[in-house]
Amino acid sequence: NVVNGQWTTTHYTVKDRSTDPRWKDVDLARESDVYDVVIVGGGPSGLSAAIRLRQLAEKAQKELRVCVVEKASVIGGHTLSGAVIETRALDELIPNWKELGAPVYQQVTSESIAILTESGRIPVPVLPGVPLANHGNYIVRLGKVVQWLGEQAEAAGVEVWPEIAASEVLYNEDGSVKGIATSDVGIGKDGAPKDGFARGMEFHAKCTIFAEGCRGHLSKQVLDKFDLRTHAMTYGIGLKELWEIDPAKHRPGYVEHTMGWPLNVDQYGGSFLYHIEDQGQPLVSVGFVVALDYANPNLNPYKEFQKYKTHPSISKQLEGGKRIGYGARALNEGGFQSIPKLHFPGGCLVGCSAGFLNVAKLKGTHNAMKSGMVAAESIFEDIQQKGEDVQTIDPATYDKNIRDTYVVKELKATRNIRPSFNTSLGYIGGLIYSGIFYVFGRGIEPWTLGHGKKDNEKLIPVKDAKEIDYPKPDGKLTFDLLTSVSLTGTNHTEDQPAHLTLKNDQVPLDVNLAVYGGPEARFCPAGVYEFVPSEADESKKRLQINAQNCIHCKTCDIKDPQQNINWVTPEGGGGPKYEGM
Ligand SMILES: Cc1cc2nc3c(=O)[nH]c(=O)nc-3n(C[C@H](O)[C@H](O)[C@H](O)COP(=O)(O)OP(=O)(O)OC[C@H]3O[C@@H](n4cnc5c(N)ncnc54)[C@H](O)[C@@H]3O)c2cc1C
Ligand code: SF4
Repeated sequence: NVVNGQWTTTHYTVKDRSTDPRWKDVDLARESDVYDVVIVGGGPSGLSAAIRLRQLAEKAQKELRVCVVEKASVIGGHTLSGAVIETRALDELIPNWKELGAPVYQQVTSESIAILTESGRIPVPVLPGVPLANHGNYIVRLGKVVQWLGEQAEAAGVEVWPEIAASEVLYNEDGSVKGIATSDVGIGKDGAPKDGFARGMEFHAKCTIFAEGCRGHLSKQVLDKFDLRTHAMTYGIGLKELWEIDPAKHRPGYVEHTMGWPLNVDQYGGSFLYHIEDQGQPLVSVGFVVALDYANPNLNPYKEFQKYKTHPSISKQLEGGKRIGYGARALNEGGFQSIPKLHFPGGCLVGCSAGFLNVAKLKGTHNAMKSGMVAAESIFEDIQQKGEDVQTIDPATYDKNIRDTYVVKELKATRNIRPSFNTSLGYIGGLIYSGIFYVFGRGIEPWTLGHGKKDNEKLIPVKDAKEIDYPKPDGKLTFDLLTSVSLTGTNHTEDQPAHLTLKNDQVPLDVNLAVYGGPEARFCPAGVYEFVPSEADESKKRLQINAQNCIHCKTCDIKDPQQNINWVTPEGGGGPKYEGM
């Protein structure tokens, strides 16, 4: 694992420690605790599942031990979203959310959709019923809503554990999921145990709910283990900034979405811009989504976002303001055709771990919450039917029941919108298709379009790709990457093995750099991957992985051409410290 004199991958998931002499006398026994239900991930889906389980137990006057483990240092600290939300799932879960002080108060008051050209703007009518119509919805800071949901979960009797990363799936002898183990702490960068080494803990359960959000690390493993995938999932990367703008320009409740410039006609993506007043602060959430099925390895999603802000119709809203937040996160774009089988012996997938985001609406929160609730109802019913001593629940009714709810129905209706953008007509073809088949037919056409190859298989060699020109940041409206990353509050204990693991340490040089020009140095929104001159031979390069900067967006795990990068959980508490993103 030494490439040009440098250690790259030292993580024990790649370098087996059972044969490593440095680990010879280290006690790897783990303490364990037993729950009825363990939930991995304290986002909207996981917390909704937890709250619903405790509500049902309370109503039936039954004991039910439920815990949520969350890798962020505080609940909501890793949440990054738009967000305009539909409150339908929240209304069902906590009908008196207004009285309980949910941070959901900015109703949408006006909206626009437009196609951007380099200096112009072509309005698209916001007809009632089009997926991006937002009348009746709320603009929120989702991190704050998640924090509030965490408080509601605790009040309902859920054991909520932030700063705990679930790093391993545990299996029973019969192959069913037994629970999870949390990450070890006190391992050095070279992969050896340090003085303060402490083994993780095991959490056993009748049922483990995987609610890790898009491209969950453990969810990925159970999808493979139980062969749950259907059609390949396709993804996007969403980058976002939070601005405090000039009060004179602020239009609380205004929502806008754009397509087109600066992206090419054949590149799916677009922007969102939401004006929200939060405790008197005139805020704007502005963000840009780039589909990860792009072909040109020179494309840089971060720089596309910065360029977008220079459009006259966008810059005029932000100029004179101050940027106060930055972050990025992958999102699911696969929709209906990519929904996997959702249950297996000992567990299930909910929320964006299952791919329930509706990309045509750019909304996943209501579906994430609802899927968590439906899973909870199925699990509780199973425990009641099989008796409290049951060892393992396989919540098959969840899979069946969710398909009768609005979650799957709305994904089905919009299923062809995203793939209709994949023809050579790009977004023009997509808009025509959506106009004919969605606006007038609501997806009743009998066919279902596919997404084609996986996102990582779509890059073309850099020698065949066009260069893309990006403007230099001005430090006022557009910023360099490291200044942006400094706003995320990201930190990881530096002396730990990189959690961006490489299956083969040579692939970044031999394939990624040689064939694709090193796309990871462009698609990572946090500057984690850098090709730097090798100390051993300055005429050569080596890959430097600045793992401490990672903001857990998961893009590298998705887009790396040979799937050589495997994102694994770092020590709990590491990663961004988003405030209300
Ligand atoms: C840029 C962007 C804009 C969006 N805009 C909107 C919008 O306007 N409206 C809308 O409704 N939706 C929007 N979404 C989608 C919405 O944010 C998601 O659908 C929603 O957050 C999904 O909830 P979830 O609970 O499934 O996953 P997440 O919100 O991703 O939560 C998962 C949680 O699990 C934790 N976790 C993951 N793995 C582990 C582990 N192994 N151990 C411990 N903890 C773990 C994570 O830290 C995280 O807190 C947007 C998404 C993005 C990226
Ligand atoms: S290293 Fe990967 S997961 Fe981390 S910020 Fe970069 S692309 Fe995202």
